[in-house]
Amino acid sequence: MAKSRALIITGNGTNCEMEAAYACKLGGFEEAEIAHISDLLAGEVRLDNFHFLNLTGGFLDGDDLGSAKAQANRLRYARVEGGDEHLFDQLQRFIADGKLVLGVCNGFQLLVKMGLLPGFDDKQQQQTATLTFNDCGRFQDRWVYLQNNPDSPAVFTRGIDKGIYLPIRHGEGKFVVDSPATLDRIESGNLAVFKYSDPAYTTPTMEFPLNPNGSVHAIAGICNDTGRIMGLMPHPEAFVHRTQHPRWTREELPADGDGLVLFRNAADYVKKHF
Ligand SMILES: NC(=O)CC[C@H](N)C(=O)O
Repeated sequence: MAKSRALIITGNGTNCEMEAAYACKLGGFEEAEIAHISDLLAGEVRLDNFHFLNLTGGFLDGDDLGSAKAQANRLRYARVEGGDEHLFDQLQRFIADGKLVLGVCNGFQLLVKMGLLPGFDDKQQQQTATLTFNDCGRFQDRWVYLQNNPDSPAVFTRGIDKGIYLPIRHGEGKFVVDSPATLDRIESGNLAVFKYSDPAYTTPTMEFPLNPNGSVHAIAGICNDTGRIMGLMPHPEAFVHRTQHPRWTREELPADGDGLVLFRNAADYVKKHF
């Protein structure tokens, strides 16, 4: 088997690449490389050499034009130097090869604005949803309870029982869709992987601050219908160890943080399939 290799894209305002790379290693990837977007556009780093693409959180292009919008256009339309290929061609090949993509926060916004999420029939390319300003009108920096959908096809969430607890930090986290039909397809395909919920993970909620942004159907994260592309607003890479929990000195907690399972599942999947 080839070495399991994760790629974390940085540049233009991302700020979670080191944590994401650390989470990939801790989850079991043999290599986790942080590469600048310019190196991909220069053709010096190629997606083909990796199995797991991480699009991390941050403030791409300063959130100008709406979070991640400029980078979405860059990734869709920019040509890789020294050839005929667009970066998006590489990305589509990466997806067609059965590899994994995880977008966290700004990375989730990027996947949605590129039209890769929600992804139906494995080939969705038109943007059918967005992540817009939180209903409360303010940046939210808090921890949230996420109810897991056990019937979702997401490869990242296998083995999660009722839900997980993760931090969020965003101003544009409200998930909205273009039509009731899109929402129907998300719900009927069990693509809404995580929903903001009560602390017991029993009921999705629209109530602030449990639902920090007013997302439709309390959606916090979705996947495509193969389960290999997933995006979520909360940060799994920011809770991989118990000492990252806000009450770790006062509560009995397991050694692993709730977010680690996503990276572990990704590493297991890659080791099994490549
Ligand atoms: N933490 C993040 O990735 C933030 C995403 C985006 N800049 C927002 O504020 O919504």
